[in-house]
Amino acid sequence: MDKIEHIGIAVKDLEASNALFEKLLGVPHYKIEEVASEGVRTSFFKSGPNKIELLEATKPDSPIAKYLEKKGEGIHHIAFAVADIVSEIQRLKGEGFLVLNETPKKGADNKLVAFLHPKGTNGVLVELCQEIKES
Ligand SMILES: CC[C@@H](C(=O)O)C(=O)SCCNC(=O)CCNC(=O)[C@H](O)C(C)(C)COP(=O)(O)OP(=O)(O)OC[C@H]1O[C@@H](n2cnc3c(N)ncnc32)[C@H](O)[C@@H]1OP(=O)(O)O
Ligand SMILES: [Co+2]
Repeated sequence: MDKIEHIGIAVKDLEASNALFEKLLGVPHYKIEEVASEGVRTSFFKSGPNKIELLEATKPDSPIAKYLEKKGEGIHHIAFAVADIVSEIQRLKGEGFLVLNETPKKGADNKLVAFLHPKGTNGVLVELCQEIKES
C-alpha cells in the first residue's frame, strides 16, 4: 500500500459540512460527486498533501445512513492508494483480511475501490483506491 489517499467522514448534511470544512481548512471543496451504487453524495477537499472526502447518505440502506444511525457523524473510513488493486486484494486475502468486494468497483474521483471489513482491522473500515488511467 502507498500513502493515505483520503479520509472519509460521514456527515448528515453535505452543504452544511462543506461550509464548515471550508472554514476549517481555508480552501473550498473542489468537487461534489454522487456515487449511486454506494448510496452516497460526496465532496472533496485538498489541504496540503491531504485529501478529505465528506459523505452524505442518499438512501436509507446506504452504508453511511447505517453508520450515522449507529455511531453518528465522524471518521467513517481510511483509504490507501494502491498501484494495482487486484494484486493488493489477493495479497490481503492471503494475509487473512476479509475483503468486502473482491472485484474492484467504481468509486468517486476517478478511482477503483475495494473495502476491508472493519472487524478484521481493529474497527477501522479500510478502502483501497487505484487511480483509473485513461487508455
Ligand atoms: C464514494 C465511493 C467510495 C470512494 O470512492 O471513496 C466510498 O468511500 S463509499 C463509502 C461507503 N461505502 C462503504 O462503506 C462500502 C463498504 N462498507 C460496507 O460494506 C458496510 O458498511 C460494512 C462495513 C460491511 C457494514 O455493513 P453492515 O454489516 O450492513 O452494517 P452494520 O451497521 O450492521 O454494521 C456491522 C458492524 O460493523 C460496524 N461498522 C459499520 N461500518 C463501520 C465503519 N465504517 N467503521 C467501523 N465499524 C463499522 C458496525 O458498527 C457494526 O458493529 P457491531 O455493532 O459491533 O456489530
Ligand atoms: Co472513500
